[in-house]
Amino acid sequence: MTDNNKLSQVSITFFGAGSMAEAILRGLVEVKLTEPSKITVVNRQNAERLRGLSEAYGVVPAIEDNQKLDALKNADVILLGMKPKDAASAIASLRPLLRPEQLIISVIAGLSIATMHQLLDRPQPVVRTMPNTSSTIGLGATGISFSETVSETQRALSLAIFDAVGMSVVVDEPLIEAVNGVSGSGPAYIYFMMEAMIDAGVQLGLSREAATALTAQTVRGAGEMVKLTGEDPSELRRKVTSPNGTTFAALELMRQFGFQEGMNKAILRCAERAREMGEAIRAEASASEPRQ
Ligand SMILES: NC(=O)C1=CN([C@@H]2O[C@H](COP(=O)(O)OP(=O)(O)OC[C@H]3O[C@@H](n4cnc5c(N)ncnc54)[C@H](O)[C@@H]3O)[C@@H](O)[C@H]2O)C=CC1
Ligand SMILES: O=C(O)[C@@H]1CCC=N1
Repeated sequence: MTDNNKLSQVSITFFGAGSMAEAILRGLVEVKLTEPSKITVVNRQNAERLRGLSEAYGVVPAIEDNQKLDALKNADVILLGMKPKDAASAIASLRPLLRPEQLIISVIAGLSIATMHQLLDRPQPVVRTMPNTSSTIGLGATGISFSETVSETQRALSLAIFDAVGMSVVVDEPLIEAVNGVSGSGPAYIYFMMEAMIDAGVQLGLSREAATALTAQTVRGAGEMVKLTGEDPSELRRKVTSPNGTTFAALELMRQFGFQEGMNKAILRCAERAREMGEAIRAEASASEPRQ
């Protein structure tokens, strides 16, 4: 990697160019911290997808096999963006290509640093992250942890990438599953709640358009209230809830239907599922190791 590690000068290859990769690269391009010509996208097969990303954001598609190899060999940073089930074979395929100083950033749920090192057969600098799709609009929330081999410069670079598309929190690696439970999968919980709010609004007679606009602004406003006032959400909730009023009546029903317990169990299960998926990749890595 170059000495002068400004994000704009760093070449990044997205190895696996699906939804999460698009969220990050779109964010990076739109905040203008990275030249699109410094970003290359690689997929296993889907060339049409790569051409689409190139047309939309100006990034470079690597379609032929030699273009893919060059993109992976020459990048300062390789961002692993494939599904967990495809990770073991994809990472093992990097083994003969990598230079020791190339930085690997993974967004793959459950995949541990130790398994990445096992698959690469060397202690490559590896950053394990858990971002979310709100990176698309610069409002992502990402948990980040580093292997011991990541240099100070590479740490700063990784933080710059994720801070460019939102905010990031550095955590010890075992806590990445907790980040997965809270914010990695979190947008889906909020969308699920919003779907229910919109449907109820429509049931009560609002147009779907009005119900959607009111719901989106309510979620946005509530999030900003927590961030900008610094008040605890429970305190902010109390301020909405007049004694024996309308909110009180609604929250009573939510309690009866086990809302808090349901959310709690769901988030714990999400983190547990990440660990299960990570264990499946580790087992695949061990099974495919050459016998001594
Ligand atoms: N979607 C989300 O909200 C989040 C996803 N993640 C993680 O991001 C990763 C990707 O998820 P999505 O973007 O949703 O999946 P996706 O299915 O949209 O994208 C995966 C991409 O990887 C490509 N791919 C598969 N095998 C490959 C290989 N051997 N070489 C090169 N490319 C290959 C596929 O063609 C596809 O374009 C997953 O591991 C997931 O755990 C992490 C945080 C949030
Ligand atoms: O559902 C998943 O497995 C991925 C990881 C976090 C969000 N989506």
